[in-house]
Amino acid sequence: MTETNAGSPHAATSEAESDAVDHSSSANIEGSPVVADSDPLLEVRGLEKHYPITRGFLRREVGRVRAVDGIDFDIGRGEALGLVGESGSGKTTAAHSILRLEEPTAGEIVFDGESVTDLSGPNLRSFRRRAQLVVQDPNEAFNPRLTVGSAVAEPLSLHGMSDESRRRAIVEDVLERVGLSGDDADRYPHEFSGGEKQRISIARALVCNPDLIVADEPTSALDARVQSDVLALLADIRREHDISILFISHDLDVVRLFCDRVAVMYLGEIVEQGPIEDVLESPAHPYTRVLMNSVPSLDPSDRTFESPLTDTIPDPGDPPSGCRFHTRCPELIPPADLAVSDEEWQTLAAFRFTIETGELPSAVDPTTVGDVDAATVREEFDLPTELADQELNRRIGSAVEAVASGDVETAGQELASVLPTVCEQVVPTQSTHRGRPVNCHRYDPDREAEPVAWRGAGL
Ligand SMILES: Nc1ncnc2c1ncn2[C@@H]1O[C@H](COP(=O)(O)OP(=O)(O)OP(=O)(O)O)[C@@H](O)[C@H]1O
Repeated sequence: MTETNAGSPHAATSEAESDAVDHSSSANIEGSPVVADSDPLLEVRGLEKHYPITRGFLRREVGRVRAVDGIDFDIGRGEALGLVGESGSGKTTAAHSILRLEEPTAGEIVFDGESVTDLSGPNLRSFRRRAQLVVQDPNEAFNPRLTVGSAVAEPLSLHGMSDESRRRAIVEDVLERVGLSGDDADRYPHEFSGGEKQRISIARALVCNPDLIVADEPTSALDARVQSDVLALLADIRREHDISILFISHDLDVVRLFCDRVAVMYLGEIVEQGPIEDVLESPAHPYTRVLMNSVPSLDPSDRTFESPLTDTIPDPGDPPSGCRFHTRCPELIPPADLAVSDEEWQTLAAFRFTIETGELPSAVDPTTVGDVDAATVREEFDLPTELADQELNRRIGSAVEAVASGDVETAGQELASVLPTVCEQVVPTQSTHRGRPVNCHRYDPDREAEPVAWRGAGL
């Protein structure tokens, strides 16, 4: 990357221009980013974004996709916060709602001490200048008919800079700062590789001297070598200009390299957040451990975490009751009076929630294989042949028979009544684990549930 614009040629002439071009004003070239928890740049409180599900000619609302369902977090000045979660957890919707690219359903967004929730007109434009988005696929970010220079200059024009030669000087400067050449301004997007196009996206975000960049999976469309170049560029820019970054990713490994803190999202909610090293060293929420399990390189002490009970992610239009992760949670809390081992409980719970998804493994799906017998069902789900509790044994047996006969609904009802869990009945309130907020019944002092999988793992 080239040197920064210390001594940049930009000298503002109007208020709008001053806002747009004073690239050196917040630079912190030597220092590392300062996290100012007491005076965050961005505060997000109770943010919700629901999409109506409509039916019929009159488009009557019959439900809502709860894409973001009441999330809270702060980003300090110069801080990078990672927002992680599987596909569909609501990360992009959260980002767009924060930037007011989509109207939030509820909640408050405070930026640099001012609420932006109700901003409009020039005030909204000013906020958008200070908070920029870099999207995942740089191919989608550019009009193929516009030169790179015009694309990068667009935000300057939008924010009131009319002097063409000044715009050109700024564009050339910012292109050099992202490792390209000033002459690249005259070329077209298709002349650049994916990594270069992402640099141009970053240049366009930088041109208005933002305080916050929301980077939505900025490297996941790029090949591995280019990914690390683009990450290094973002890290340099952040350090040199003390820019805060909301870094969205499904990849905890990338977040570890880049972020100070992380918030973990599942089905529209944040289940855990904290300093990145603490969360990775001692992940509190079972969902965080499941995510870590999918990234072997993240586990410095070779701990192995468990897999989810099922891979089926529930529909955010009909999220599970209680804790939303309960249908997949390998740490599901058993009823106090159930006389089974930890291992038996997990197997039974996996059986129950796989049946509830309605997606039977093909080996026991009568529509695929015809006749199925009870032994095949037990084998497929690794079910114990004999449980100590006779009544439990009988009822599991009848659920197995129901599955074998293709009556998944009856099997599901039987399993739900014999294998209840507090996790499906009660929404967990926020607890604290090692000073970090976490939403899981395991940490509720009233329940005194012992963690299972990570027991003895020193977490
Ligand atoms: N305009 C929309 N109308 C209805 N549902 C939507 C809309 N946009 C997103 N959703 C739904 O909201 C949920 C969250 O989507 P979102 O794209 O925010 O998740 P994500 O975590 O960013 O996923 P990905 O990593 O795949 O981008 C998904 O179930 C998605 O289908």
